[in-house]
Amino acid sequence: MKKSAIHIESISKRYAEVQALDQISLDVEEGELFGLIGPDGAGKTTLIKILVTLFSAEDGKASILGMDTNDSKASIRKIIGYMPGRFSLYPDLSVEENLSFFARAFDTTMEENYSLIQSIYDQLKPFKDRKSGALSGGMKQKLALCCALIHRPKVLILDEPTTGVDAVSRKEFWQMLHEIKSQGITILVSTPYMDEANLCDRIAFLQGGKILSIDTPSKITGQFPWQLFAIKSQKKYALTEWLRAWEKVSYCYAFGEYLHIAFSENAIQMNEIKEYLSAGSFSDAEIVNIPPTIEDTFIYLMENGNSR
Ligand SMILES: Nc1ncnc2c1ncn2[C@@H]1O[C@H](COP(=O)(O)OP(=O)(O)OP(=O)(O)O)[C@@H](O)[C@H]1O
Repeated sequence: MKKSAIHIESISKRYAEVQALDQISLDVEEGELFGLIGPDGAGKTTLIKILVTLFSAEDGKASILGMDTNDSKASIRKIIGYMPGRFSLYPDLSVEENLSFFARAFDTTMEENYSLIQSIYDQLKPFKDRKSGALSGGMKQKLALCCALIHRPKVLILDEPTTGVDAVSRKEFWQMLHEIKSQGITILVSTPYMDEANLCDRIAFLQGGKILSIDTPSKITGQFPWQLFAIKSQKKYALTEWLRAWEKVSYCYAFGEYLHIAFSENAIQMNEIKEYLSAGSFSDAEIVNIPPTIEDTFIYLMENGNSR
């Protein structure tokens, strides 16, 4: 078995009335790209702040490369790279000044670890004299990533790095994460975007401060227990109501222009579905059998209270 780079054991954290984290346990293996996936308010930022030693947990313990997050704060900060959710750079400093500042703060130089950031920094070079506050969203993320990597951390922890970033920049960002992983750096990344789960080696689904499931994306989707169908009709809203009224339907959610539906009886025949659609005057509806997506599985696990 591979060694744990991040070990989290029964961590809980409460803010007044809110139980932000409730007995969270997980391990991220060395060299892994691990995703913490969950909607807003799931507890991702709270867990990350405990790992990067900004918060303490009330119960439980966590360690990074064997160092306890309560007892070894200074040592942990030297070996992690942290990219917080909010833009964390100095907006009045240029791209280059920000990077040199972070390098100096970690007692290194831009040159020393340049090979690690080169492919990312090459894209920023044309703007190296621009104040970082005046960069586009995607460029700001790239600079923040370079700053988090400049001291060649062993573990990189990123809190929702792609939130609010356009689709092309998101895709590029994930390519960069895969390049960084290939250099042997362990990565923990949080995201509310379910589609990004497929880009991780393993993921943990977080909801309401609890873990719903931890596994590889393909094993996670394997937990969806029913045959799934995608249905499209011009009358999408009326169709949703009609299908939700059918007692055999155990799952019915909108995904773009499609409805994803599943039945409590797995042996349901296509003919029976078509007959029900005709009875509701939805003969125009197109219906196909599809594999479950990560989002389908998340909704299923959330509704069925399958927390670990
Ligand atoms: N300082 C705080 N005081 C009170 N409640 C808080 C505080 N910070 C977070 N919370 C609450 O704790 C829960 C978990 O928040 P957290 O920020 O960790 O979630 P998240 O998954 O990172 O979501 P988001 O992307 O919205 O930050 C939420 O219900 C949030 O409202």
